[in-house]
Amino acid sequence: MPAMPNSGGKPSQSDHRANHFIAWRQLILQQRKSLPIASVEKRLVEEVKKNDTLIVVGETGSGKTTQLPQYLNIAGFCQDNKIIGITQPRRVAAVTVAKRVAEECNVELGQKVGYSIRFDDMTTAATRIKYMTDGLLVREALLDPHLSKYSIIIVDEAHERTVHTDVLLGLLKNVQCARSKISEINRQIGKTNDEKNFKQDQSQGFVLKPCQTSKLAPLKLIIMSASLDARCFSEYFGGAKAVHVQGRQYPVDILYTYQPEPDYLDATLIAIFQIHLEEGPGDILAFLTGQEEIESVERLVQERIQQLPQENNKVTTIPIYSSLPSDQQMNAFKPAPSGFRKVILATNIAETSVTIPGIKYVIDPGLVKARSYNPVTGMESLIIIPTSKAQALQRSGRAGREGPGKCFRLYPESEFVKMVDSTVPEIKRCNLSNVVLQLKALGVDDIIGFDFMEKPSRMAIVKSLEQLLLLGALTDDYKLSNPVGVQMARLPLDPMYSKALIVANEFKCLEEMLIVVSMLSVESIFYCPREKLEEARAARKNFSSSEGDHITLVNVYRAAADCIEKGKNSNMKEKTMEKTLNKWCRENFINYRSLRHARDIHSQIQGHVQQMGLNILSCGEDILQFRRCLTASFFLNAAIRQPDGSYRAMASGQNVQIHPSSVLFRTKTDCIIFNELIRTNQTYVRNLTRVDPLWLAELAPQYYAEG
Ligand SMILES: Nc1ncnc2c1ncn2[C@@H]1O[C@H](COP(=O)(O)OP(=O)(O)OP(=O)(O)O)[C@@H](O)[C@H]1O
Repeated sequence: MPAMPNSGGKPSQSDHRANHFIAWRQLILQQRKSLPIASVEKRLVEEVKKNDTLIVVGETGSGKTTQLPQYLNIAGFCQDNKIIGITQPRRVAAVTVAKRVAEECNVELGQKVGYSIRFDDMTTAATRIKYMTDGLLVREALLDPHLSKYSIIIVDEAHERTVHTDVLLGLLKNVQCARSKISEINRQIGKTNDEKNFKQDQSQGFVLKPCQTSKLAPLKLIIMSASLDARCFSEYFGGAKAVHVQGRQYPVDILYTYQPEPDYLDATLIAIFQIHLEEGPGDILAFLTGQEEIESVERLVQERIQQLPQENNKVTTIPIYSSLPSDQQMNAFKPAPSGFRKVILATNIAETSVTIPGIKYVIDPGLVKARSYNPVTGMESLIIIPTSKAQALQRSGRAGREGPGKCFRLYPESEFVKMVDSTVPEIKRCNLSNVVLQLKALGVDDIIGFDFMEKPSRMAIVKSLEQLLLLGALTDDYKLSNPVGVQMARLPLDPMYSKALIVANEFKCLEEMLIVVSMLSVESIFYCPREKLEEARAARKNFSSSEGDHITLVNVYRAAADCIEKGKNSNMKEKTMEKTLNKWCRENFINYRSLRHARDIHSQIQGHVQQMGLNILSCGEDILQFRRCLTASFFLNAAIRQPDGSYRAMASGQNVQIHPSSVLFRTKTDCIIFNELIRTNQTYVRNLTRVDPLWLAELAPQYYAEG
């Protein structure tokens, strides 16, 4: 507790601080009380008490995510050291909401209120309200199948229907059912014991001890969103009750364009400057589809700001996308420097749950990059598609959280009317290998019979089972193999990458594969501005390997590591070293943010493989050995050159071209292994290495020998 103001005399500095603190606490209290959800606190708590599963629908910003867990905590749902868990589809939401709630509760983050996301756990034994990603809770279920620490699980933003949300919903349904049965059995045993004790008590006269009944209470589930089709969730949960929280905190004006915009990037740019020059104060949040787009718009905004007169050029741009390191993502949540307008360029990472302080204007071009999967070819790719109505609603909901806001939709209203209500669940449009592997590790053997809210196609499930079988993660009778399958399930990576690390251990080139997997896990390591194309190409030549992109990536990573090593040897401070690395990246046309992220991922996966007892050895100059290892790992992604110069992907039979960004573009090589498929007007492959076609049958006989 801060010191109270002293009586009489001039107020001291600590008095000022105390007054400031008290005013700030009062403000937070007032804000909380004014949220629409506050008026239905009692009713919500009663409904949770009465129902095992509850669906809560309420406008964006009405207070669901931040308030409901606090109400339930006060109502006693954390007794016996139980935890209220709230899942979010995205890491950034889990972190920022936990910070806010800790602030509201006036506790240190990680104590009563905490968060847990992959590779970052901010909880302690004292944590009672825990925000986390849905994927993390699925992983927790591997270790604690009954999720016994939790009294309530709230699945927030369920409308997003990410793969993890859908797997989690099925899993939670099973856990809820199992816990209800256990608690019923415990209750029965308890009753019998009570009767026995009572009889003994009467006959022998000793004191009745309270018997320990139902330690594992039934699990309460709450499914929550602003834009849920409550009916379908209710049906899935056996007619669960739905509660609607009415009202929103501040109005948001929605504005549409008269005509469709032919170039949405240009339209976004125009909208940013129009708002900046014509609207009142307030920060801007613009939604784009990916890192490359964000970076190019960021450059253009910065260029145009330079051309504005001095009184108008106080604009700062901040990018936020999922592969940006967490500390850099948090920059979006910091206030702009005094007198500056903040322009945040975001992917749909900032679409749900988050409150970004200062945002008054939202620009929504109405597009999103989404996964798309073709179960016939087994190929997954990313495509840009129109958002759903639910997404448009969420985006506009990012304004109007601290005051009235405006949302500029860069499409006509007639387009909005045509949008689908909600996005096709991701589980229906992605490769399911990871889902299947996780479910197998959770002991779910019958994947086709698993109670998904919406079943993925049988073909997609069968294809994933086949793929896992070929990767050696499953035995011939489709059980998780040991140790390979078990190890693969433990690694937080795509199964093909997990397997590559295990294979590389055998080929004694795990050091190189660890680098490759980390570099492939981030978007665009190379940075190629249009106006400096030649310079960028020349710089890339310093790292290029004639064998392909994988070794080129290893060369980049090692050159950056050398630069850091030199800094360390000359006793550079952390900050100076980062600056030096940033400069090195600029000189070499390497994307600094991506490289930093790759280095983070590298150190995290390194920890995992060390724990698994794998040996991080290097193949040194023996590049042939490494190429053979790539073949043994990514044999499902092999392509053979055709007489017309194109390539035929072996697994899918698809015709593909080498992407112009590859070091092997325009070279003639008989056979390649690739890691990425890109669909634009053509189908391209990216991140490839040349291999000997004879290695396929030798190193992947399970797939190629008989053909
Ligand atoms: N970090 C923050 N800083 C300032 N205000 C915040 C912050 N987080 C939340 N708030 C305030 O609390 C309100 C409720 O936020 P909350 O996330 O609980 O709403 P919600 O109903 O879950 O919204 P959504 O459906 O958009 O996730 C916000 O509108 C905002 O006024």
